[in-house]
Amino acid sequence: MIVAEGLHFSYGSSPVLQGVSLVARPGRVLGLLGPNGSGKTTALRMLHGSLAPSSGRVSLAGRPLAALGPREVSRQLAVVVQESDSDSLLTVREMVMLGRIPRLRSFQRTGAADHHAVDASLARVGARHLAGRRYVELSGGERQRVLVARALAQEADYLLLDEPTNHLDIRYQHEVLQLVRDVSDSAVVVLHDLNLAARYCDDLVLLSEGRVVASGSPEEVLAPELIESVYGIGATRTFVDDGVQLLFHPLHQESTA
Ligand SMILES: Nc1ncnc2c1ncn2[C@@H]1O[C@H](COP(=O)(O)OP(=O)(O)OP(=O)(O)O)[C@@H](O)[C@H]1O
Repeated sequence: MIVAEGLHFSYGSSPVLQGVSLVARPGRVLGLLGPNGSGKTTALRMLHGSLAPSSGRVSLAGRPLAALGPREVSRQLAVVVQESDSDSLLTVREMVMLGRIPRLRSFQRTGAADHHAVDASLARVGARHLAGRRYVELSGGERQRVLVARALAQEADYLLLDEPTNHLDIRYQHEVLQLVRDVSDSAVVVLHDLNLAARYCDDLVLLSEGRVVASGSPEEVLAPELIESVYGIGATRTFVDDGVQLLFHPLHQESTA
C-alpha cells in the first residue's frame, strides 16, 4: 500500500501541493486527475521519492519512503514517464534491460535471469518483435509498450505512470491502459481524460490547485457539478457498460446535468 499524508510542496514561493493525502491500495488502479498545473506530476514524483515534500510523508508497505534506500524503493515501485532523447541510441532490448539495473548488485553484470525477464516483459506487452529496433524509431504507441515492458522487467509491486496516453491515438490510449490493467493491477496513473479514468481506474483522486477536492470511486468523483466547478466545463453523466462516462458541453451551452 502507498500512503501519502498531508503533502505540502512549493516551487519557490508558489505553493503547488497544499496538504495532499491519498492511498493507493494493492490490486487496484488509482487515477490521479486534475486540471493543468493542479499538482498531479508533483504528487506522483513524491510517491516515488524523486521529490521530497516540505512537510507530510509517504510510506510504502507501512515504512516511510524517506527511510528506504533506492534499491528497496525500486523493488516496490516502477515508474513510467516519457523518455528524453538521451536514450535514443538504445535498442528496445537495451531499454527494457535498464529496468533490471536496480535489481543488480554493484558491478554485477546482467545474466540469464535478466535476459529471461526482458524477454518475458516484452512478450507480455506484445513487443518481442520490436526487440532489435532502435527505441527512437518507434511510434508513440510502440514506445509506450516498451516503457511499460521496462517497468515490468523491474518486477516491482506497483506501476506509477505519468500520462501514459499522451500523444497516443484513441486505439492506443485504450490499449495502453488495458495493458496496465492486464499486467499490473496495482498502479497509480496520472490521466487527463476523465472517461478513460472512469473506464480503467478503480479509485480516483481529483486535485485542484494543489488540494484533493474529491476521492473515491469513479461514480463518486466524476459528479457533473464537481467537474464543472473544477474544470469550468459543463458535463452530463451517463452510464456505459455499467461504468460512468461524461459528455462535455461546449463552453457556450449551459450545463443540463
Ligand atoms: N520545476 C519547476 N519549477 C517551477 N515550477 C514548477 C516546476 N514544475 C512544476 N512547476 C509548477 O508547479 C505546478 C504544478 O505542476 P505539475 O506538473 O505538478 O502539474 P500537473 O497537474 O501535472 O500539470 P499538467 O496537467 O499541466 O501536466 C504548476 O504551476 C507548474 O508550473
